[in-house]
Amino acid sequence: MNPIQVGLLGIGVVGSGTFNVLRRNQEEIKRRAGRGIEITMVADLDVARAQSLVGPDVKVVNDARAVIANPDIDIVIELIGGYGIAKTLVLEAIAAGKHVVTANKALLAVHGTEIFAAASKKGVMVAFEAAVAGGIPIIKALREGLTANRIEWIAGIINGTTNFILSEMRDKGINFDVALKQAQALGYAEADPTFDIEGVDAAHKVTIMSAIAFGIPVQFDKAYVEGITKLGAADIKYAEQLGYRIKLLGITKRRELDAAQHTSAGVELRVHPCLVPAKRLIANVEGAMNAVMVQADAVGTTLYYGKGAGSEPTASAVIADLVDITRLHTADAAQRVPHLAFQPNAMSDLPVLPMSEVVTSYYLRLRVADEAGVLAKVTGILASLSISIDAVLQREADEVGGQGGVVQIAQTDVIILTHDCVEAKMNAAIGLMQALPTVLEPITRIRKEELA
Ligand SMILES: NC(=O)c1ccc[n+]([C@@H]2O[C@H](COP(=O)([O-])OP(=O)(O)OC[C@H]3O[C@@H](n4cnc5c(N)ncnc54)[C@H](O)[C@@H]3O)[C@@H](O)[C@H]2O)c1
Ligand SMILES: N[C@@H](CCO)C(=O)O
Ligand code: NA
Repeated sequence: MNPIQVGLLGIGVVGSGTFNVLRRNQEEIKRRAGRGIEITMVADLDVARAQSLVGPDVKVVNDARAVIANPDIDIVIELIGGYGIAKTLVLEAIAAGKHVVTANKALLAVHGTEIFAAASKKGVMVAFEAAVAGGIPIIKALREGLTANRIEWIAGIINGTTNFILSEMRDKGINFDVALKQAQALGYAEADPTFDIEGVDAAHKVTIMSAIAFGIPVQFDKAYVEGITKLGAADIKYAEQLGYRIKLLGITKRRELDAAQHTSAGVELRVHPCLVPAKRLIANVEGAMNAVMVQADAVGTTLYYGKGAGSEPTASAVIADLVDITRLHTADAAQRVPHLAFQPNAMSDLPVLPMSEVVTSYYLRLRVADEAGVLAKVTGILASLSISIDAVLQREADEVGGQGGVVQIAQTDVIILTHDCVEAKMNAAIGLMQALPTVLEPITRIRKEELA
C-alpha cells in the first residue's frame, strides 16, 4: 500500500521535530501503523528555511490553503499556533475532509466545542496528544487507559517554562528574567511568553484535561488563572522550611454538593502556584519536565512524567496521533475514540465552579509590626470565620527604617498554614486581616494541596 500522505502547516520547533522523527523512524513506524506515513507537502511563511529543513523532495509552499486543497493529502498537521489563522485553517481542513493533528492547546481550549462538532459532522478525526503535556501520552491515558474509572481529580505541572523558571530560581538563585530567556532559547516558551508565566498555557491544558476527565465541554473562559510573576523568593524559602515546594499546578476536581462548606456540585478548574509537600514525587519534578497526577476510583493515583515541551518530545505525540489516524481512518467513525472521551450525546452539564466555591488549604504570609497581641488578633479573625489553623511560623523581628541607625519599627513575617476552607471565607478573612493597622504590607496567599 502507498504511504498515507500528510501535509504540514508550520515547520518551526515542533514541525521540524515531527519531520525529522518521522523520517528517522519511518521503518519502525510503518511496522506499527501497517502503512508508511510521509509528509509530502509543507506550508510555512519562510519557504527558504522550510525547504532547507525538508530537502528538495518535499513540496514547500507559503500558502497553507494549497496544502489543504491537495487531494492526495489525507491528514493535515497544524503547528502554527494561536487562535487566529490556525483556527480558520483547521476548520477549512475539516471542511475539506482531512483529518487534523494539532499541538495547539490554545485553539482547542477556546474553540474546541466548535472544532470537534465540525469534525464529527464531517466524519474526520481531530487528534491533539501534543497539546497537553507534550510528549507524555496523557490524552491516551485519560481517554482510553483510565476508561473504567470515575476520575476524581487531576493535578499537573503542565507548563515546562514556568517549572524551569521556578527550579532555576530555587536551585541556582537565578533571577526570573534570566531563567525566562533561557526557557525561550531552549524552545519551551510560547510565542507570547506571558501565556506561560501568567498561567494561561497551563489553563489551556487543564481545560482540555477537565473536559476529557469529566465529559464536560471545554470551558477555558471559566478557568481561574494565576501565574508565577508575583511569587517572591521569601515564600519559596519559607515553603521549604515548612516542608513544601512551590509549583505552578493545573488542577481540576469533581466536587459533590457540600452543605457544610456551602458549595454546590460541580468541577473545579484552576491554575495557580501551589505549596505541595516536598515528599511527593510531583514536588521533585524539576526543570522543563512535566508531571500529571490523576486520582481515579478504581486504579487509585497514577502519575505520568516526562518532557512536556521541546522539538522531538512534542513530535513524539504528534506522530502517535498520525499512527492512530492511519490505523483508524478507514474504520467506521463509531469505532473511534470520541474526541472528549465521552460520546457527544452523553456529555454532562456539571458546571465549572467559581473560584469563590473552591475548597483548599492556604499558606498566608503577613508582614506585621512586632507588637504584643498582633498574632492573637490575626488568629482571632480566622477563628471567627471557623478557619482552622494547621501551623504558625513567626520569624525573628527585623528592625526596619530609621535614619542614622535609629530604629523606627520592628517588623516580622508571620506565616500561617490553614486547614481546608472555602475560598470565599478566606477572601473575607484576608480582607479583615489586611485592615488591621499592624498588618503592614499586602498579605501573600498561596494555596496548598496535599495531593494525597
Ligand atoms: N514548542 C513546544 O515545545 C511546544 C510543545 C507543545 C505544543 N506546542 C504548540 O505547537 C504549536 C507550534 O509551536 P512551535 O513551538 O513549533 O512554534 P514555532 O513558532 O517554532 O513554529 C511555528 C511555525 O509556523 C509558521 N507559520 C506562522 N504563520 C504561518 C502561516 N500562516 N502559514 C504557514 N506557516 C506559518 C512559522 O513561520 C513557524 O515556522 C503551537 O500551537 C504551540 O503552542 C509547542
Ligand atoms: N510553552 C509550553 C510548551 C509546551 O506546551 C511549555 O512551556 O510547557
Ligand atoms: Na501529551
